Amino acid sequence: MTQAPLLVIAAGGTGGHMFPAQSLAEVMLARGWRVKLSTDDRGARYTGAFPKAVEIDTVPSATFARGGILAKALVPFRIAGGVLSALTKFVSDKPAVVVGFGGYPAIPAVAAATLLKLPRMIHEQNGVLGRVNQAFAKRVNTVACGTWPTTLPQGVEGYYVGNPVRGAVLEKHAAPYIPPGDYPMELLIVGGSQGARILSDVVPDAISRLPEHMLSHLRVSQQARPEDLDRVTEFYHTQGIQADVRPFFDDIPTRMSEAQLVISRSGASTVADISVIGRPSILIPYAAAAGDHQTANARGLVEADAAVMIPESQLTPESLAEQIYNVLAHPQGATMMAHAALSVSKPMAAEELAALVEELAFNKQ
Ligand SMILES: CC(=O)N[C@H]1[C@@H](OP(=O)(O)OP(=O)(O)OC[C@H]2O[C@@H](n3ccc(=O)[nH]c3=O)[C@H](O)[C@@H]2O)O[C@H](CO)[C@@H](O)[C@@H]1O
Repeated sequence: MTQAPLLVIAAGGTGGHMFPAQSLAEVMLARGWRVKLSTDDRGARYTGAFPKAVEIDTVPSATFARGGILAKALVPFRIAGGVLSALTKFVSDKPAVVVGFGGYPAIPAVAAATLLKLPRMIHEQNGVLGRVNQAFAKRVNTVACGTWPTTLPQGVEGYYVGNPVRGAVLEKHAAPYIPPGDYPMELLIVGGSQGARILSDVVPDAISRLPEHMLSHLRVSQQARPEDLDRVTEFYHTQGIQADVRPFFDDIPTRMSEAQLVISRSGASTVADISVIGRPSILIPYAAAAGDHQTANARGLVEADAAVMIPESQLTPESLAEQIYNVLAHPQGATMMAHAALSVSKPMAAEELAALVEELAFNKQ
């Protein structure tokens, strides 16, 4: 009996990097493939939600972005060790395709696939290539993009597949939108997988400036970093605003589908979730993101008139209150924003990515 082909997914890091990798793993298993995840020690801690059928290969990797002088001096040796370890594994495993999702934990597997000339591709979630994907873009067979347009090196052609979202998000694809009105309204505030302090600083104050008739109908779900939890909860309480404040919501797809408006960072997965579910949003890109990629991520929704973008430099309680009011006071406009978000969504991203993987495995070898 011939064995099912093996896909090696090289990824690491937190939610934004791991969710798309996880979606691809789920789809490839459903298509009868075997799947291994190649990551480093740190990445291995975030693999809890991966299907149990995915074997985890831990290989050493390292980054120059963290650690002291000694740790930095050891980076090339750790990476070389990781590449050697991935090479050894690949010689016996013979993967049909290797897909890198960016980030330094992806380096050993993608480098080993390059050295062995295995069919290989990268998927970039953001509108600007990350450093690791930048280094490999010209050395892989295919560059798949989660955001469009994505700035690519000269001569490199990208395939726009979108960012795969979790199954729970897909279940809420195009969930009917109830426009804002004189009944309970939900406001969802998310700051990416780690939360964002600036949203705790500005959003509660902005909401408290809305007119009383609007406030009395509002229910807020706000993600706040653990250290901000008490002050945000306390603020809403003293203002008499109904609010559920937590460091992480496990039921974002449900909350987002019930929201009249989402206020958020523009991390790649959050933007994909908002588009696939189809909700109006106010996006505040993380200004310090590498290459300003969160501004690039927000562009698709903003240009489709599905979202309003407020740069951090212009974010004040007053400017935000005005934008929140504009959406909640105009049900028709809000509904158009929700539809516009859907119009730029890529609900089949994982399937499109899977199709590229199979094309590489079966047509180009
Ligand atoms: C601060 C930072 O550098 N963030 C980067 C990180 O994203 P980061 O992981 O911060 O954020 P993303 O928006 O990409 O993903 C967050 C995911 O977590 C979910 N969620 C969030 C909050 C919550 O309470 N519950 C929950 O389930 C969101 O719905 C989303 O699906 O990697 C992304 C992909 O390279 C980049 O685009 C981001 O710029």
